[in-house]
Amino acid sequence: MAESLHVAEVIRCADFAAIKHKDQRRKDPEKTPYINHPIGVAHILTHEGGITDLQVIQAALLHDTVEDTETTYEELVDVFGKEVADLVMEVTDDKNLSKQERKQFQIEHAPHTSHKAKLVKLADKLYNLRDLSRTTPENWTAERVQEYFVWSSKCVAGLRGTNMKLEDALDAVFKQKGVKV
Ligand SMILES: Nc1nc2c(ncn2[C@@H]2O[C@H](COP(=O)(O)OP(=O)(O)O)[C@@H](OP(=O)(O)OP(=O)(O)O)[C@H]2O)c(=O)[nH]1
Repeated sequence: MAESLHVAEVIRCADFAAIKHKDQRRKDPEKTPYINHPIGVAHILTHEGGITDLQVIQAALLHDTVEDTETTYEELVDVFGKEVADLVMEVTDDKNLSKQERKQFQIEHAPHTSHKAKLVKLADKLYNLRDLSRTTPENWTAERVQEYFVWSSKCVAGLRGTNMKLEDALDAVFKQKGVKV
Protein backbone atom coordinates (compact mmCIF):
# COMPACT_ATOMS: atom_id res chain seq x y z
CA MET A 1 0.00 0.00 0.00
CA ALA A 2 1.31 3.48 -0.87
CA GLU A 3 2.35 5.73 2.02
CA SER A 4 -0.56 8.14 1.45
CA LEU A 5 -3.01 5.23 1.76
CA HIS A 6 -1.38 4.21 5.06
CA VAL A 7 -1.88 7.74 6.35
CA ALA A 8 -5.52 7.68 5.28
CA GLU A 9 -6.07 4.32 7.02
CA VAL A 10 -4.52 5.56 10.27
CA ILE A 11 -6.74 8.66 10.23
CA ARG A 12 -9.81 6.48 9.50
CA CYS A 13 -9.02 4.42 12.61
CA ALA A 14 -8.40 7.49 14.77
CA ASP A 15 -11.70 9.01 13.61
CA PHE A 16 -13.60 5.75 14.25
CA ALA A 17 -12.09 5.37 17.74
CA ALA A 18 -12.71 9.05 18.61
CA ILE A 19 -16.40 8.69 17.73
CA LYS A 20 -16.71 5.43 19.69
CA HIS A 21 -14.97 6.77 22.81
CA LYS A 22 -16.53 10.26 22.61
CA ASP A 23 -18.42 10.06 25.91
CA GLN A 24 -15.66 8.31 27.88
CA ARG A 25 -13.07 9.79 30.18
CA ARG A 26 -9.96 8.35 31.82
CA LYS A 27 -10.04 7.71 35.55
CA ASP A 28 -7.58 10.49 36.42
CA PRO A 29 -8.79 13.48 38.46
CA GLU A 30 -8.60 15.72 35.34
CA LYS A 31 -10.97 13.29 33.55
CA THR A 32 -8.81 13.26 30.44
CA PRO A 33 -10.73 12.28 27.26
CA TYR A 34 -10.42 8.50 26.81
CA ILE A 35 -9.23 8.83 23.20
CA ASN A 36 -5.91 10.20 24.54
CA HIS A 37 -5.10 6.63 25.59
CA PRO A 38 -5.39 4.76 22.24
CA ILE A 39 -3.68 7.64 20.44
CA GLY A 40 -0.92 7.61 23.07
CA VAL A 41 -0.47 3.85 22.67
CA ALA A 42 -0.10 4.27 18.89
CA HIS A 43 2.37 7.11 19.50
CA ILE A 44 4.50 4.95 21.82
CA LEU A 45 4.63 2.28 19.11
CA THR A 46 5.74 4.63 16.35
CA HIS A 47 8.01 6.99 18.28
CA GLU A 48 9.50 4.71 20.93
CA GLY A 49 9.08 1.21 19.51
CA GLY A 50 10.01 2.20 15.95
CA ILE A 51 6.92 0.38 14.68
CA THR A 52 5.37 1.42 11.38
CA ASP A 53 3.42 -1.77 10.62
CA LEU A 54 0.00 -0.47 9.57
CA GLN A 55 -2.05 -3.22 11.19
CA VAL A 56 -0.28 -2.77 14.53
CA ILE A 57 -0.98 0.97 14.51
CA GLN A 58 -4.59 0.39 13.46
CA ALA A 59 -5.07 -2.17 16.24
CA ALA A 60 -3.48 0.22 18.77
CA LEU A 61 -5.95 2.96 17.85
CA LEU A 62 -8.89 0.54 17.97
CA HIS A 63 -7.71 -1.65 20.86
CA ASP A 64 -10.33 -0.60 23.43
CA THR A 65 -13.34 -0.16 21.10
CA VAL A 66 -14.77 -3.66 21.59
CA GLU A 67 -13.80 -3.88 25.28
CA ASP A 68 -15.09 -0.47 26.33
CA THR A 69 -17.73 0.63 23.77
CA GLU A 70 -20.66 -1.03 21.97
CA THR A 71 -18.42 -1.78 18.96
CA THR A 72 -18.59 -5.41 17.79
CA TYR A 73 -16.04 -7.72 16.21
CA GLU A 74 -18.29 -7.97 13.13
CA GLU A 75 -18.32 -4.18 12.77
CA LEU A 76 -14.51 -4.06 12.87
CA VAL A 77 -14.35 -6.82 10.23
CA ASP A 78 -16.75 -4.84 8.02
CA VAL A 79 -14.93 -1.53 8.40
CA PHE A 80 -11.25 -2.52 8.75
CA GLY A 81 -11.03 -6.15 7.63
CA LYS A 82 -10.59 -9.46 9.43
CA GLU A 83 -6.87 -9.16 10.20
CA VAL A 84 -7.20 -5.88 12.09
CA ALA A 85 -10.37 -7.09 13.83
CA ASP A 86 -8.65 -10.32 14.92
CA LEU A 87 -5.72 -8.34 16.27
CA VAL A 88 -8.06 -6.14 18.33
CA MET A 89 -9.77 -9.25 19.71
CA GLU A 90 -6.40 -10.67 20.80
CA VAL A 91 -5.95 -7.68 23.12
CA THR A 92 -9.58 -7.48 24.26
CA ASP A 93 -10.57 -8.65 27.74
CA ASP A 94 -13.63 -10.89 28.03
CA LYS A 95 -15.96 -8.78 30.16
CA ASN A 96 -18.05 -11.89 30.93
CA LEU A 97 -15.26 -13.03 33.25
CA SER A 98 -14.90 -11.65 36.76
CA LYS A 99 -12.24 -8.99 37.24
CA GLN A 100 -9.94 -11.47 38.98
CA GLU A 101 -10.40 -14.02 36.17
CA ARG A 102 -9.69 -11.36 33.56
CA LYS A 103 -6.49 -10.31 35.29
CA GLN A 104 -5.33 -13.93 35.58
CA PHE A 105 -6.29 -14.65 31.95
CA GLN A 106 -4.14 -11.73 30.74
CA ILE A 107 -1.08 -13.19 32.46
CA GLU A 108 -1.68 -16.68 31.05
CA HIS A 109 -2.82 -15.56 27.58
CA ALA A 110 0.07 -13.11 26.91
CA PRO A 111 2.71 -15.65 25.76
CA HIS A 112 0.26 -17.24 23.32
CA THR A 113 -0.65 -14.09 21.42
CA SER A 114 0.78 -13.03 18.05
CA HIS A 115 3.86 -10.82 17.69
CA LYS A 116 1.66 -7.90 16.57
CA ALA A 117 -0.70 -8.29 19.51
CA LYS A 118 2.27 -8.41 21.89
CA LEU A 119 3.50 -5.07 20.52
CA VAL A 120 0.11 -3.45 21.17
CA LYS A 121 -0.04 -4.94 24.66
CA LEU A 122 3.48 -3.78 25.57
CA ALA A 123 2.66 -0.22 24.51
CA ASP A 124 -0.72 -0.38 26.28
CA LYS A 125 0.94 -1.42 29.54
CA LEU A 126 3.66 1.19 29.17
CA TYR A 127 1.07 3.94 28.66
CA ASN A 128 -1.04 2.86 31.65
CA LEU A 129 1.94 2.49 33.98
CA ARG A 130 3.31 5.89 33.03
CA ASP A 131 -0.15 7.32 33.55
CA LEU A 132 -0.23 5.74 37.02
CA SER A 133 3.20 7.21 37.80
CA ARG A 134 1.95 10.63 36.70
CA THR A 135 -1.28 10.71 38.65
CA THR A 136 -3.47 8.41 40.72
CA PRO A 137 -6.95 7.57 39.42
CA GLU A 138 -9.78 8.71 41.66
CA ASN A 139 -10.41 6.33 44.59
CA TRP A 140 -7.23 4.28 44.01
CA THR A 141 -5.11 3.66 47.12
CA ALA A 142 -1.30 3.52 46.96
CA GLU A 143 -1.63 -0.23 47.55
CA ARG A 144 -3.89 -0.67 44.52
CA VAL A 145 -1.43 1.27 42.38
CA GLN A 146 1.42 -0.95 43.55
CA GLU A 147 -0.65 -4.11 42.91
CA TYR A 148 -1.33 -2.89 39.37
CA PHE A 149 2.43 -2.51 38.79
CA VAL A 150 3.14 -6.02 40.11
CA TRP A 151 0.33 -7.56 38.04
CA SER A 152 1.54 -5.67 34.95
CA SER A 153 5.07 -7.02 35.43
CA LYS A 154 3.61 -10.56 35.30
CA CYS A 155 1.76 -9.76 32.08
CA VAL A 156 4.87 -8.20 30.56
CA ALA A 157 6.88 -11.34 31.46
CA GLY A 158 4.79 -13.20 28.88
CA LEU A 159 5.31 -10.53 26.23
CA ARG A 160 9.12 -10.36 26.33
CA GLY A 161 11.40 -10.96 23.36
CA THR A 162 9.15 -8.77 21.21
CA ASN A 163 10.61 -5.23 21.19
CA MET A 164 13.65 -4.28 23.29
CA LYS A 165 12.96 -0.54 23.25
CA LEU A 166 9.48 -0.99 24.70
CA GLU A 167 10.67 -3.65 27.14
CA ASP A 168 13.55 -1.45 28.34
CA ALA A 169 11.14 1.45 28.83
CA LEU A 170 8.84 -0.81 30.84
CA ASP A 171 11.76 -2.05 32.94
CA ALA A 172 12.68 1.55 33.76
CA VAL A 173 9.13 2.15 34.98
CA PHE A 174 9.15 -1.06 37.05
CA LYS A 175 12.54 -0.16 38.54
CA GLN A 176 11.26 3.26 39.54
CA LYS A 177 8.48 1.54 41.52
CA GLY A 178 10.80 -1.08 43.01
CA VAL A 179 9.06 -3.92 41.16
CA LYS A 180 11.30 -6.91 40.46
CA VAL A 181 11.26 -8.18 36.86
N1 LIG B 1 -3.46 4.09 34.71
C1 LIG B 1 -4.68 4.52 34.34
N2 LIG B 1 -5.56 3.61 33.83
C2 LIG B 1 -6.77 4.05 33.45
C3 LIG B 1 -7.14 5.40 33.59
N3 LIG B 1 -8.40 5.54 33.11
C4 LIG B 1 -8.78 4.35 32.69
N4 LIG B 1 -7.83 3.44 32.88
C5 LIG B 1 -7.94 2.02 32.55
O1 LIG B 1 -8.17 1.33 33.78
C6 LIG B 1 -7.76 -0.03 33.60
C7 LIG B 1 -7.06 -0.49 34.85
O2 LIG B 1 -7.95 -0.39 35.92
P1 LIG B 1 -8.42 -1.69 36.67
O3 LIG B 1 -9.34 -1.28 37.78
O4 LIG B 1 -7.24 -2.51 37.03
O5 LIG B 1 -9.21 -2.52 35.59
P2 LIG B 1 -10.71 -2.41 35.08
O6 LIG B 1 -10.97 -0.97 34.74
O7 LIG B 1 -10.72 -3.32 33.90
O8 LIG B 1 -11.58 -2.88 36.17
C8 LIG B 1 -6.88 -0.07 32.37
O9 LIG B 1 -7.63 -0.65 31.32
P3 LIG B 1 -7.45 -2.14 30.92
O10 LIG B 1 -8.09 -2.33 29.59
O11 LIG B 1 -7.99 -2.98 32.00
O12 LIG B 1 -5.90 -2.29 30.78
P4 LIG B 1 -5.06 -3.37 31.42
O13 LIG B 1 -5.49 -3.41 32.85
O14 LIG B 1 -5.44 -4.56 30.63
O15 LIG B 1 -3.66 -2.94 31.25
C9 LIG B 1 -6.69 1.39 31.98
O16 LIG B 1 -6.64 1.60 30.58
C10 LIG B 1 -6.20 6.33 34.16
O17 LIG B 1 -6.46 7.51 34.31
N5 LIG B 1 -4.98 5.83 34.51
